[in-house]
Amino acid sequence: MKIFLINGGKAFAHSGGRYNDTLHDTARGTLAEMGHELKEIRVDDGYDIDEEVQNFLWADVIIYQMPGWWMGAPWTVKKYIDEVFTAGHGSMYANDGRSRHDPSRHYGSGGLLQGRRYMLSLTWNAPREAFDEPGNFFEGRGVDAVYFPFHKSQEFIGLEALPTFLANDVIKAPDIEGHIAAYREHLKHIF
Ligand SMILES: Cc1cc2nc3c(=O)[nH]c(=O)nc-3n(C[C@H](O)[C@H](O)[C@H](O)COP(=O)(O)OP(=O)(O)OC[C@H]3O[C@@H](n4cnc5c(N)ncnc54)[C@H](O)[C@@H]3O)c2cc1C
Repeated sequence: MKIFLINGGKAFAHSGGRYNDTLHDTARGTLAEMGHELKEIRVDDGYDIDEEVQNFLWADVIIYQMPGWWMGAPWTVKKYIDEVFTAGHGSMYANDGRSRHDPSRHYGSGGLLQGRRYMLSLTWNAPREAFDEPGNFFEGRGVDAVYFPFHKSQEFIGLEALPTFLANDVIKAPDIEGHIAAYREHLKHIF
């Protein structure tokens, strides 16, 4: 399988970017061992927008590794998506999906990457129960509800979600060895 690894780690304020670099390396190592063909990019190191469009067209699966910043993706990853997806008009998506002649064609159905998939691997300081426990911060809605607009941006270009990997408590109680082991299991289970 052709897998494109996007590392959205960045050193900023109290984030060092190292947890994300380490999980990105874990994905590279694990998936290479399994015989997958890989391409990768570290967003914060810079990129060529047209090459990134080609990477999306090349891949069967895209993996986003990124920290939770203010309840979602870091601005660097949002900027990357704004730039790359916009340049992908005509190759990654045709249009917004609607048709004057066919009212059954809904908004968001114009993606051209059908049959391909993506996965989120996320690091958060928030503990697991903040996402999953009713009455806690995210009202029991779970991590994928927190990333609803992000998921929709991927669906817009035709991609289908794979199960999300979430590393919690990465500042207050970092357990990098435990998260590496859990992420390897997650990847082996999915791929
Ligand atoms: C602007 C901003 C907004 C934020 N918003 C939120 C938010 O809304 N919700 C939330 O929960 N969190 C939030 N955070 C926290 C953020 O999610 C974490 O800082 C981030 O996930 C940590 O990832 P990192 O790669 O930067 O880790 P790092 O800062 O590099 O590492 C975290 C800890 O793990 C240790 N570590 C990392 N890698 C290794 C390794 N290989 N071996 C041994 N130890 C290691 C580091 O020494 C450090 O103690 C925010 C942070 C910022 C900067």
